[in-house]
Amino acid sequence: MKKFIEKLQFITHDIHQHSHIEQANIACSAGAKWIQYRCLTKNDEELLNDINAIAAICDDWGATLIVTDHIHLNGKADIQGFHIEDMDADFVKIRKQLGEAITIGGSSNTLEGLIRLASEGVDYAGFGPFFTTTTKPNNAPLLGVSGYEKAIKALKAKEIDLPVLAVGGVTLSDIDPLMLTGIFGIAASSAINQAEDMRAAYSAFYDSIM
Ligand SMILES: Cc1ncc(COP(=O)(O)OP(=O)(O)O)c(N)n1
Ligand SMILES: Cc1ncsc1CCOP(=O)(O)O
Ligand SMILES: [Mg+2]
Repeated sequence: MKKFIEKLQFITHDIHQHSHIEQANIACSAGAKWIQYRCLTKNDEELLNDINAIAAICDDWGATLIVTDHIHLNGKADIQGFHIEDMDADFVKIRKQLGEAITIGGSSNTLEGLIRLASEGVDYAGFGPFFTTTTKPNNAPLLGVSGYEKAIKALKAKEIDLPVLAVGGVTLSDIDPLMLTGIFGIAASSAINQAEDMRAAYSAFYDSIM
């Protein structure tokens, strides 16, 4: 089942400036249509409190809510999909568990990983890191613009149709060169939620990508 995937995906994060709920609220009020709730520090009750509040915000604004990992919460709140960060996860098994209607995203640091994700039926892939990021320090080599060019060319040559989003350290000025590589879109967290004016930062990202 082909899913609607948004070109600009906002990822919430544990930061001191704004709670996850505030981040979702500000992003949605600035036009965000895709919120990935990424919280790896709370228990299930706390997660569901956040998720229910964010689901209501997403519902008001017509945004898709994706939760990072925590697939055991499927069915416990109005969640449209899950982004699985475990690159070795068995996505065939996860698809069987979650069903066709749930959007499933995966992450990869390599072209080979993207090919595997596509073969296991994920709906989109975050491919990174583009550049350094403090959101989740990563030892994988930085892809830079050329890393996306090479990967997209290789996927096209193999006729693999997978929405690939650049992720990790993407800032506003990176959007044009990244989109020119043929990627589907951008997933971003810190450049938006750590900006002095989050709403303006989200709008600038949106204007640049569309
Ligand atoms: C859309 C999207 N892409 C990537 C991630 C993070 O995935 P992760 O596996 O943590 O990436 P690495 O830092 O390990 O490269 C995400 N949450 N959402
Ligand atoms: C690469 C990555 N790893 C976990 S979330 C994420 C994306 C957010 O990165 P950034 O905050 O640099 O946009
Ligand atoms: Mg990972």
